[in-house]
Amino acid sequence: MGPGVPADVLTGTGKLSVPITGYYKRAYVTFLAGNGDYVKGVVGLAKGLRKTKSAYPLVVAILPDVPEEHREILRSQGCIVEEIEPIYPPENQIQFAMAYYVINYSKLRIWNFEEYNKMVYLDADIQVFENIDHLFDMPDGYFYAVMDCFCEKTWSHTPQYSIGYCQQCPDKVKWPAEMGSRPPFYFNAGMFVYEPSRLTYESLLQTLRITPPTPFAEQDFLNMFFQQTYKPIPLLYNLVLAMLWRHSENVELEKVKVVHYCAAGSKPWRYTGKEVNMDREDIKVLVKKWWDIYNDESLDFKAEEDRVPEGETCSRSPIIASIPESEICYIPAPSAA
Ligand SMILES: O=c1ccn([C@@H]2O[C@H](COP(=O)(O)OP(=O)(O)O)[C@@H](O)[C@H]2O)c(=O)[nH]1
Ligand SMILES: OC[C@H]1O[C@H](O[C@@H]2[C@@H](O)[C@H](O)[C@@H](O)[C@H](O)[C@@H]2O)[C@H](O)[C@@H](O)[C@H]1O
Ligand SMILES: [Mn+2]
Repeated sequence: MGPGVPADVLTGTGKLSVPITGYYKRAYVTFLAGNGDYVKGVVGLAKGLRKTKSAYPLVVAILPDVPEEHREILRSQGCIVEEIEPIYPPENQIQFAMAYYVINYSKLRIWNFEEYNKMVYLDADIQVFENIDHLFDMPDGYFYAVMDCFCEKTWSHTPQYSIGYCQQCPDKVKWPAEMGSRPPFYFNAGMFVYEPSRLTYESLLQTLRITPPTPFAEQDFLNMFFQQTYKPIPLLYNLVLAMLWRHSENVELEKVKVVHYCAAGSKPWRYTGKEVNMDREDIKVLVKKWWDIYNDESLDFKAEEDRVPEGETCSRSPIIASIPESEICYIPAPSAA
């Protein structure tokens, strides 16, 4: 008998007698809009996850404007392509978000992927260089993400930028008491661990309808919405490149598992090395690492070898996991119909 398994769930033959309902469906998910070159980012991400031997598939939430040719490329790389409808913020206020980011409100559709219990969202300009499947095992009920940095010019609209305050080094320039309480921890929305849920999805959309857009669009919105359940995780899970020149004391590059190519000029598939900071040796190394994976044909999806067998995108609930495989007889749960 497996350790800790209640005696009554095992038949006389020591086989499990109840349908296994404690399955946890898990997947990575990214977002793709337009007919431009971000599709290369998704292909790179799919190959990076394969190289790190992730046990879970990559779902790609695509807007209707993604061309069939790009959808086919993604399917040929083993991605699960899911078309979503765009989400636009309140019509008369759209100008308050940086135009480039308005399409990112559509990311909110990924809360509606209820066929999954837990998902790890990754921007298409992210690469995973070491296995991060363990993130799926973190306790439910929280929103996990890496803290952002306020030092880039993209933050010049904020009070923290104007006084030189950054959460990455809160003691360097202290938050002045006269400006009220210190801003709550703020995460970069290029990577996060979350639990899809219809209830949360509906609440997100209802709240969005009454929330004026702000410069960082859905990132600002998600930070406000999940403020009470947000738990910071180490920056090795989402290295925002600006950290290399803004807070190098916080970065141990050899330990970084996930790199986020979000600094201006750092998108590997568009890299010229001409923008500010793009001629740094560490940036050149990270861009080459991305290309090495993208160009590695051995990492291309091979239908037979790489298909994640049905049910394998689940991980068994802890109690089930404690029963040796040989002692489990899987019986189909009664159909919901
Ligand atoms: O033309 C675009 C722009 C953005 N994106 C998606 O939206 C995410 C957020 O945009 P981006 O990463 O460029 O923002 P940054 O993190 O650099 O601020 C991208 O990673 C993609 O997943 C896309 O698919 N097509
Ligand atoms: O739509 C708002 C965007 O916000 C974030 O962009 C970054 C980027 O703009 C950097 O240039 C900033 O310096 C950084 O702080 C900021 O978070 C996410 O990475 C992206 O996925 C998206 O959610
Ligand atoms: Mn990004």
